Amino acid sequence: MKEKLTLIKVGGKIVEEETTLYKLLDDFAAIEGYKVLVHGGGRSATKLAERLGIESHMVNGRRITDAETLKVVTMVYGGLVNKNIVAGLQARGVNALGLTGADMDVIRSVKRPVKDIDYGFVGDVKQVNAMLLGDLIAKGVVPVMAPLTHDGEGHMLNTNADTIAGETAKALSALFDVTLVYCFEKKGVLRDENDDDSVIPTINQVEFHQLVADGVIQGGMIPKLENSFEALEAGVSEVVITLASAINEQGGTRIRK
Ligand SMILES: Nc1ncnc2c1ncn2[C@@H]1O[C@H](COP(=O)(O)OP(=O)(O)O)[C@@H](O)[C@H]1O
Ligand SMILES: CC(=O)N[C@@H](CCC(=O)OP(=O)(O)O)C(=O)O
Repeated sequence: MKEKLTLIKVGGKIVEEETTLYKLLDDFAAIEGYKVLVHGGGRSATKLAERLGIESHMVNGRRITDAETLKVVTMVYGGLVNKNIVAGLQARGVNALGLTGADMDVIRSVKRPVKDIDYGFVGDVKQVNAMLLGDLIAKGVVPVMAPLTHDGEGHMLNTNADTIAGETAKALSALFDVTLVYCFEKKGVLRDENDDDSVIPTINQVEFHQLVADGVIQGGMIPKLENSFEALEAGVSEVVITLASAINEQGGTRIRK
């Protein structure tokens, strides 16, 4: 039997506020057994870019990443956000190791081909080095992964954090019994985005397509759910979308095949 591993993905709204981030780190530190943290930071990158006079453009939940934007996201995700989280976890007795995809070649990607849209320096994940992560995890190291990958030819690439979480969960499912938890500022997938008590307890693929057609699920929630179904199909045991302050509780939305 494979051992359990919990992979938590935390989004930009939680990581940019000290109070919500620290609560998340407390809860993450309390998770028993093997674990991995994947963080976003989109909002922090947008704010710094603005201060530097660089406009941000998002298409289908993905950032159009030109050369200047790539510098900003590398500094923000690989630097400030990642290292603050690592230090915060070390202070809580968790032996965290901050990684971008370039570190130990942990996630290789290919620059997204230009079709209708040129996303610039955005990477589509080609390979996650599960063996390497598995060895670190078995030694008691807790990987903290930033949403950055590399192409193996010296270039960093920006990669959506939900995708990093989904792809890493998929790769680790060869070695562990993986639960993937997407946590953010709402109680789960909501029937009415303005009503926090309208959590949809479970969603399968048929229901998902209907909810998108009905306009209930929109924007950044669409790629989150697409990544969830892909992860389940690839052997991840469980996927949950829930409130960041409730990762150790039973609520939220459970995704079914
Ligand atoms: N039905 C829904 N329930 C909850 N959130 C939804 C729903 N439809 C769209 N959303 C939006 O999806 C967002 C989460 O996606 P995203 O911004 O990509 O999050 P993160 O930064 O955590 O990756 C929420 O902030 C919310 O505005
Ligand atoms: C290519 C792409 O879109 N990358 C994302 C990576 C950060 C991210 O996903 O952060 P959240 O989880 O906070 O949204 C971006 O730059 O916004």
